[in-house]
Amino acid sequence: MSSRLIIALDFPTAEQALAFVKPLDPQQCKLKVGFELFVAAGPDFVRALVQQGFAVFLDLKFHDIPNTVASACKAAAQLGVWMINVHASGGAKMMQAAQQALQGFENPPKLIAVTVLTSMDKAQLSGTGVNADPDQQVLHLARLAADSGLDGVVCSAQEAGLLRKALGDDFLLVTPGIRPEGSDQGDQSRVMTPAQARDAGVSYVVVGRPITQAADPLAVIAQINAAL
Ligand SMILES: O=c1ccn([C@@H]2O[C@H](COP(=O)(O)O)[C@@H](O)[C@H]2O)c(=O)[nH]1
Repeated sequence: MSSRLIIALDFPTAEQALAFVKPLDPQQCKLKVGFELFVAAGPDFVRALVQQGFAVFLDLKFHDIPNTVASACKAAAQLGVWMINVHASGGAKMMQAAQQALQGFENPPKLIAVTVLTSMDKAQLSGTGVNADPDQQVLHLARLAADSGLDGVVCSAQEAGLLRKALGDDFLLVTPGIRPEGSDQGDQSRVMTPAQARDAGVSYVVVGRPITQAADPLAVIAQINAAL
């Protein structure tokens, strides 16, 4: 069975990212390319990872008017990536346009929506003018994403149980904010360990710094895979 671990390749250069990826096996993990690396290394770097056999989550979190997001999703899909995402707070019309833009592809990427960033707690969410508890806002946005035809959402593992009950077993729950026991929480607020995330019913965990900044990344990858 392929791994449920997605490693966030948050590196400043293609060289550093490639050196990190070199000892990895596509059966061990999927890879996530976000803003930092995409801006530095570009689409050719993403194509190279795909050619090496990695399932790539292109985490560019599109958030714009429907026409612009739809066009961006098409361009992303042309890279042959496994998964792409948009912000659910862009609204139903934007998500529907994104979903429709992928319909012509033989093997379209999974399309998921970011709900409430895992770095945000109730106070930060309230600072944006949303006075709901994070889990209720995540549920609201996840329902909107499901009704718009998306494959799943980005949420924290803390909301996974609630979303599984509400949206069923097939809806993808992709969860950053994963911290193995004893690792630094950093800027993440809504966190869980890999084992807690598994028990909560997540589909995939996203892990960056606890792996990329570890003295022995391969050992941490093996521990997380064993916990999943
Ligand atoms: O709500 C979100 C959405 C995306 N992310 C991304 O996941 C990784 C997490 O990295 P860590 O180093 O394990 O904190 C990072 O690329 C974020 O951009 C997220 O954390 N939360």
